[in-house]
Amino acid sequence: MDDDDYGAAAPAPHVEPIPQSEAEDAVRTLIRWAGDDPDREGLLETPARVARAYREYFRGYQEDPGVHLSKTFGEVGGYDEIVILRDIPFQSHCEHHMAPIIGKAHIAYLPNKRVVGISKLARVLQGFAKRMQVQERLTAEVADCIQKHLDPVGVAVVIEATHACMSARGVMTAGVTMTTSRMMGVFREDDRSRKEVLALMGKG
Ligand SMILES: Nc1nc2c(ncn2[C@@H]2O[C@H](COP(=O)(O)OP(=O)(O)OP(=O)(O)O)[C@@H](O)[C@H]2O)c(=O)[nH]1
Ligand SMILES: [Zn+2]
Repeated sequence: MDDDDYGAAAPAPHVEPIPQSEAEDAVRTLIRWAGDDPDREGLLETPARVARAYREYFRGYQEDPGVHLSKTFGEVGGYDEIVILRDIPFQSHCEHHMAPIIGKAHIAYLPNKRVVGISKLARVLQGFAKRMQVQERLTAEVADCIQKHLDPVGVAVVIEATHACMSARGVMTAGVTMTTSRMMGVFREDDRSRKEVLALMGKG
């Protein structure tokens, strides 16, 4: 895998109209494969529950996160400093093991005359998080989406997360935090602006 694979945009969401019964059959197969009996009482409803849970985990495929940034506000009294949301919690799933990625994101931008409702930044994050991800691409997608829709002077996204595929399986190493960042515009080009935004994020 070369470096670009992590930074590249994910393919356009493509939700195939697969009936839930097919997903439930797949879960039944997994249960049998794991060594248990999907027909025993305690597991009877499990395939339907798992299918519903997957719909939740991956609901980001059903939306275009950019739509949340279509409404902006211009009457902000000439405000021209950094806007930052710190410690936004999120849950995602790694695309390698479909194991949970649990973390928090810090999202900042320097507005270009117009601002967006702050909840919308969290909605953009959730829209991309509720897909199969690698943390690098999640970080890049959130930043790119804000850049594309708001055309701000700068965007900075920092994500800190733990990966259950490292803690609950495989290398079995708990307590590790992965940090990724994407700086665009003035935060990429100007050292002082970059330092300022990182300080505001508590990372300076
Ligand atoms: N860079 C990056 N790696 C990730 C992320 N999520 C999971 N991984 C890693 O993806 C890698 C997949 O490696 P593979 O060797 O193909 O899979 P594996 O045999 O299950 O690897 P192990 O986890 O080492 O057992 C592992 O090293 C994971 O830790 C992520 O968001 N970013
Ligand atoms: Zn993984």
